[in-house]
Amino acid sequence: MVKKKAGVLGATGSVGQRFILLLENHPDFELHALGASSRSAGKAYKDAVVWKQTGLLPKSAENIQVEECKPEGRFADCDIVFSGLDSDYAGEIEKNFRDAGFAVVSNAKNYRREPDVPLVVPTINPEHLSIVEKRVTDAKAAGKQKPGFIVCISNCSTAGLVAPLKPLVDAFGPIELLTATTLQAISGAGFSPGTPGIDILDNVVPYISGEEDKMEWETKKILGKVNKQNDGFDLLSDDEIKVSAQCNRVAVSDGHTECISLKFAKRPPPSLEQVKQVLRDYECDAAKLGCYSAPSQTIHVLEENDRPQPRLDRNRDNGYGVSVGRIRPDPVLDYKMVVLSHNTVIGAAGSGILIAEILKAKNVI
Ligand SMILES: NC(=O)C1=CN([C@@H]2O[C@H](COP(=O)(O)OP(=O)(O)OC[C@H]3O[C@@H](n4cnc5c(N)ncnc54)[C@H](OP(=O)(O)O)[C@@H]3O)[C@@H](O)[C@H]2O)C=CC1
Ligand SMILES: N[C@@H](CC(=O)OP(=O)(O)O)C(=O)O
Repeated sequence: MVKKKAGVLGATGSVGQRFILLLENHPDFELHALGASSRSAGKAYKDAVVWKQTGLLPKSAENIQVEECKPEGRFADCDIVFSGLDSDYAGEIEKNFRDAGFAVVSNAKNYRREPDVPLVVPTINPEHLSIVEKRVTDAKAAGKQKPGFIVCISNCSTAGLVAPLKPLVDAFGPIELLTATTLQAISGAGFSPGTPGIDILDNVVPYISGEEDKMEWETKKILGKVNKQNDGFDLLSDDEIKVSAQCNRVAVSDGHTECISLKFAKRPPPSLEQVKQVLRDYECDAAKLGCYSAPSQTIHVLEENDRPQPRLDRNRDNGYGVSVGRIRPDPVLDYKMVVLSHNTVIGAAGSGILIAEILKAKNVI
């Protein structure tokens, strides 16, 4: 089978490097173009990047010449463009690619709140992709060129948060109240400049700019529904769910931990065993579609008292699975639990790849 050509914007960064690792030997996509700032453009990737992953830099990427982030050069041949761009620059660059007819899957925050841009965690709300599927199908039927589009991946902490929420809401109805306290890995802060060691060693930093607002807002879009016209989304209202997030940076390399408590609208609430069973039984649509990167177990329910832990549990299902442990009654709300998700896999680049696999399976790209 001919592989689709993939480009990576922001290829030298934390998310960009993860894209390159995940695209190595991928059955559907081959890495074709790499873009970064003018500081990196013109260099072979191995000379432009400061590689910080525990997996080795793939040989196939070493000598690709990094380009400026423009829809020309090697990017012109790409079927899909993944973006791990700094959000200060992502807005204009991603728009240029979309306007030039490219399918763009972005990790940046810039377009997440646009009414016609899907905000997708592929194991949780892939049905939100139907609005781009419709646009592409309508254009084909009218004999027009494929339109460009942007699909956004959620904030990395939001991705972990919504994983247990979606199956619970599907099974037991709305969650009225939700609190989340995060312990976020330093890879989430990116590499340019990144979190200085002196700030994080022997320390916890109780502030991550913009993060709490993103978790509180994005949850309402992801748990919302595609509208009747299939051209936008009906977000959950504040009356349907109240979310309160507190975000902290901790000295962990990869993997965001979140301590969450929730209250169902339904009275009496489901039993503890029902809650656990629904999480265990949840199978994502990407797995049903046979997507290569889909986790075999979307949510891993752990019973040990001291799990999940980032170092031990972040790579479950290659980082595409989310771990949920310590599920227990909450004396204030109904239940509390600890969620762990890999911030650069299911929280970023991995989600991008899985979204692309779904789009390919549905002939959108
Ligand atoms: N890290 C994470 O866990 C997550 C990150 N995100 C989002 O993904 C995006 C990337 O984050 P992250 O990888 O952490 O960031 P990094 O700081 O590690 O990487 C930023 C990338 O953007 C490139 N860049 C910077 N300036 C320009 C420019 N003027 N033109 C073109 N490219 C430029 C850099 O290239 P160069 O090396 O040449 O400077 C680099 O490749 C951000 O928008 C972030 O908010 C989303 C979810 C999770
Ligand atoms: N802010 C997240 C990573 C990130 O960049 O998120 P966003 O894509 O929403 O800006 C973290 O610090 O872990």
